[in-house]
Amino acid sequence: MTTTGRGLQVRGLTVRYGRGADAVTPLRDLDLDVPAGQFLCVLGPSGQGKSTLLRCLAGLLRPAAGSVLAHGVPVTGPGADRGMVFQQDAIPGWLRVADNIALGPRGRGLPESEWRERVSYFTRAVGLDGRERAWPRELSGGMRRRVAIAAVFANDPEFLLMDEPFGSLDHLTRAGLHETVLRLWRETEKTVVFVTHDVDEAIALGDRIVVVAGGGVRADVEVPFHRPRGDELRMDGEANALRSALLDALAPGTPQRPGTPQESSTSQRPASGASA
Ligand SMILES: Nc1ncnc2c1ncn2[C@@H]1O[C@H](COP(=O)(O)OP(=O)(O)OP(=O)(O)O)[C@@H](O)[C@H]1O
Repeated sequence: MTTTGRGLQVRGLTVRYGRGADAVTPLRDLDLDVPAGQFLCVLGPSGQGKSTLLRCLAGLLRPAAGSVLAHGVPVTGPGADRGMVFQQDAIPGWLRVADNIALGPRGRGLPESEWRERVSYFTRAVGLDGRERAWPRELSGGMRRRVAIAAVFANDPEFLLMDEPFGSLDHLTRAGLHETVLRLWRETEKTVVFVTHDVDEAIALGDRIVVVAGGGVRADVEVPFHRPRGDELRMDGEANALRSALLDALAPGTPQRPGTPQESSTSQRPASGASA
């Protein structure tokens, strides 16, 4: 894939929190290209700057040095072209499901017929039809995540920035949400940056996985498996090798790139098929 102006470009990104002896610099001179349409997973140990990177992409945080370009335009603050889904249940509890999903498109001034159509489409797409008038408190944690997913897609951003959105959910609920997000991503052709600390979640979802640690990109690999990537991937030799290499890259003290866990693969193969 080419990166000429499309997608996200991060150049020399340095972020510092605090001053003097208390200063923390989670990101130092980080470079990253995310081609348009890619599903990128950002993996990393706790406290190594994954959320910090995402906040810079969202324009919520001003770096000490470096830049972020979105489709070639410098990011200087939040924008409608970038939608975020946070770790926490961030949907407004005082709005019913449909009003939550309508919030973005209505706020952008879309004609009523259009935003209503969007609400109806994305409510169905995440499996919440029939629950349009429910309050968030009446929903399960997984359903509230579905509202957040529908709301961000309904707002039609170019880039979806997701910060461990399914971290608190059980395996089956998570798998269902993975399927939903991947389907919507395919339909809408968005660019996704998905932060997780879970290697299996990254392998299940990503076209590509970068490991962020030690201030920069410690590893950068393409995931060579066709979707859907079901539980059978857990038994797959190539997937296990990728999993081990990523776990090694997550371990403290692993050197920065070069030395990616595995050569990038350009051809995809079925998740469940044995290697020829
Ligand atoms: N607002 C802040 N003020 C001061 N330090 C911060 C702030 N936000 C993050 N940090 C520090 O920056 C470092 C990176 O934090 P960040 O949240 O980006 O890590 P992370 O990889 O997303 O972690 P986790 O997986 O635990 O969510 C940590 O040392 C954290 O304590």
